[in-house]
Amino acid sequence: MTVHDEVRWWIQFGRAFLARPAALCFAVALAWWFPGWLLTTGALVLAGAIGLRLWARRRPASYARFSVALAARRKARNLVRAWPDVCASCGLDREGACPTVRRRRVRGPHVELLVTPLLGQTLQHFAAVSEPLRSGVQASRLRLESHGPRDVRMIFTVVESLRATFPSTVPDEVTALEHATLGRQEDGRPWRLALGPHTLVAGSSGAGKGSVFWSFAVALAPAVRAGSVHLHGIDLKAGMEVLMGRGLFTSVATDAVEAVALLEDLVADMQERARQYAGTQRSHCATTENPLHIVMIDELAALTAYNNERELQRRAETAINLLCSQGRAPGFMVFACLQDPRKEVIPSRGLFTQMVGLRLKDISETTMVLGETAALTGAHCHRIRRDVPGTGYVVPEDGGHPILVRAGYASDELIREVAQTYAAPETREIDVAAVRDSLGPRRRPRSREDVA
Ligand SMILES: Nc1ncnc2c1ncn2[C@@H]1O[C@H](COP(=O)(O)OP(=O)(O)OP(=O)(O)O)[C@@H](O)[C@H]1O
Repeated sequence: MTVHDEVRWWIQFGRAFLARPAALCFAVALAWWFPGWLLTTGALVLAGAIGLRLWARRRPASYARFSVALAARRKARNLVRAWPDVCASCGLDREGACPTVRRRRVRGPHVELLVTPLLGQTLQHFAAVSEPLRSGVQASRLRLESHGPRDVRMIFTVVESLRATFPSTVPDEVTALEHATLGRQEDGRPWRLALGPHTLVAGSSGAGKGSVFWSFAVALAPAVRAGSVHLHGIDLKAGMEVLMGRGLFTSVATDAVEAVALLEDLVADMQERARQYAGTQRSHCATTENPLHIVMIDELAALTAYNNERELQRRAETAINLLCSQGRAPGFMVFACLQDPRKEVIPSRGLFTQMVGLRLKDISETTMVLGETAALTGAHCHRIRRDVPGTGYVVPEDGGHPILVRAGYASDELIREVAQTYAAPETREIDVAAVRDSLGPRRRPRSREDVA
């Protein structure tokens, strides 16, 4: 945390304290009753502030949950107070009566109102004025659902809980390889990405794909060092991104020939393992003898669409399709980042079963990545602001409503340090000879040795 962040935190804390009448009354009461009031009050305020600060530093996730819940409760009270005026300004009132708030519930950064509409009003009446309703109560998002035959449930997001940057973290030990913790959800809980499903991270330039990529690698660092996870990096920008944390990767491909050789090698390994498992085992459990192989691709389109050597493009695509369609059971996973999610750029988009939608250009891109239902039920990737990179939407595994998440920030220093401390125990050379020979001399791209 920089000095600037620190000062800003104390200013915010001071403002929050002064804005709470209960806290002020408490301080005044103490000052009134206790002898030596100045000292006592000062000491208590200081102790409280230090306690909060320590809590925020030591347990940032639980502190974030607490402060979000506190802010949401305050906003919920204001929201209910302002409800009749908001209804009137949105045309939802009639003869002085407005839809009745039957229940108010605060859940993380959301305030949920269960409302009984006036006779003749339906969910559509509320949907038609959802934007004025949202801005009227100063919420950043509003989701509407019908509840029973008549009532409407309104879920307002009243606190922007993911604005502050936080670092990516390495888990203390090798955990069960079911999830990787990449950052936080907007309710303050950890954002866990399932291991197994093939993952596609889509986001415009500067959306923060790098932080999702590295938070994922960093979250697996202890398993990499233990040898139960092998990461294979593909970065056709000459390795600019992946080579920063070279130590974490068992193999790294930085040009198209290497990428195809690596992918085809992994397909062969996958098929060999599937043959071994045939008739005896239907799912994979990662061990050092049989590690989970994860192919991490920095920009998928560079491999499948922007390559001017068609044969390499076709072979890369075939290998990725094979890994995505058959890899899960024998323990092979693809984790790819992508700027442009159109079908002509990534024809096999449907084979990726876990999507992360960061900031995207428009609603059509959001629909391409997360699906129409998610776009209609609150995944607004196209509305994510530029100043919160690493923020995006995911659809939970159980298929519930989309959740806003933010990845931790992995600085260059952190990546280098983690790559050094948790280096993979073995590396694998990529044998490009077969791929180069199969291309023939005319179509063979120049290798680095040729260039030299
Ligand atoms: N989670 C994060 N928290 C804070 N800052 C972040 C986070 N993720 C990324 N950034 C910052 O945002 C900027 C853009 O991030 P990044 O390079 O990862 O985007 P990108 O989607 O990979 O862009 P491109 O596709 O152009 O490479 C960088 O300056 C980075 O430091």
